[in-house]
Amino acid sequence: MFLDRIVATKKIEVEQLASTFHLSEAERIIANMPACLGFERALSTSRQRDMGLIAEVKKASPSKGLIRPDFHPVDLAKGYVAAGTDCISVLTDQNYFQGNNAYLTAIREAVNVPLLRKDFTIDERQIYEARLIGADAILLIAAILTKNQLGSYLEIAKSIGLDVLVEVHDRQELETVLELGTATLIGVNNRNLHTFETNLKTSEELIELMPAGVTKVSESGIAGVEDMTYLKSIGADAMLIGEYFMRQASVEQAIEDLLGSVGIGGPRL
Ligand SMILES: O=P(O)(O)OC[C@@H](O)[C@@H](O)c1c[nH]c2ccccc12
Repeated sequence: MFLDRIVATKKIEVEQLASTFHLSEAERIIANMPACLGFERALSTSRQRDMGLIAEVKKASPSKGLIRPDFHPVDLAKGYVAAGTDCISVLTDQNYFQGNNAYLTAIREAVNVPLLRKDFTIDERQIYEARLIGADAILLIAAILTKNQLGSYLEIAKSIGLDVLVEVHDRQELETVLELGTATLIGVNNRNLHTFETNLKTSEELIELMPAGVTKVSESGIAGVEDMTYLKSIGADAMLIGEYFMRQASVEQAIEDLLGSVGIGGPRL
């Protein structure tokens, strides 16, 4: 499975990170940093729309290869914000997604919406790193973490002001996450990790099992107004879209079209 390969590579990266990382120094710097922007809050209560949007800055992926050859992360982020996205997700994994920590930091300096650091977190040092490079939230993928890791990483993230999007792919992962009782923002990845295919029914199946009070996000394979309308009908609070925007000449126009479509652009019910 491709996740195993990514995790193997990530372990090597984390060893490198470990050789330069000092917890006390990280904590000292973080203590002097401005507070994070509320990622989860931007997707729920303070919003004006009835469907939250996380727009992703994504150059390439293992399943699709190069998605956007003419890739200018800061321009893309500015376009997303101008068109009214609530939050931005930035891929920082280099090996498989051609992302970079520097993209996130540059975007942080250019825009004022909450940023998700999209990477494969398998070690607590990466959580501090995310905060240091300018993230407001991190992703924790249930498929690659034990229940104990999930619990303790959630706690660490919160202790340094980061929100956490916990990603699940199936019922079992969701049950584990719900048992922890501390995840308030949960994303369903519609991509099957074995076949790479996306199926929005995965969101339908899992969102139904989430209690009230959880902010429910649908991720991957969302490609237009019809998909968004369907996700709204099954109770999703927000959606995470990458490839669909990356393939449009103007991401700004694409978001405007999506958010301005009938019944979505209006006030939250
Ligand atoms: O490009 P898409 O199909 O719109 O998907 C975006 C996002 O959901 C996807 O990039 C993603 C979801 N979970 C991940 C975990 C790691 C890397 C990437 C992802």
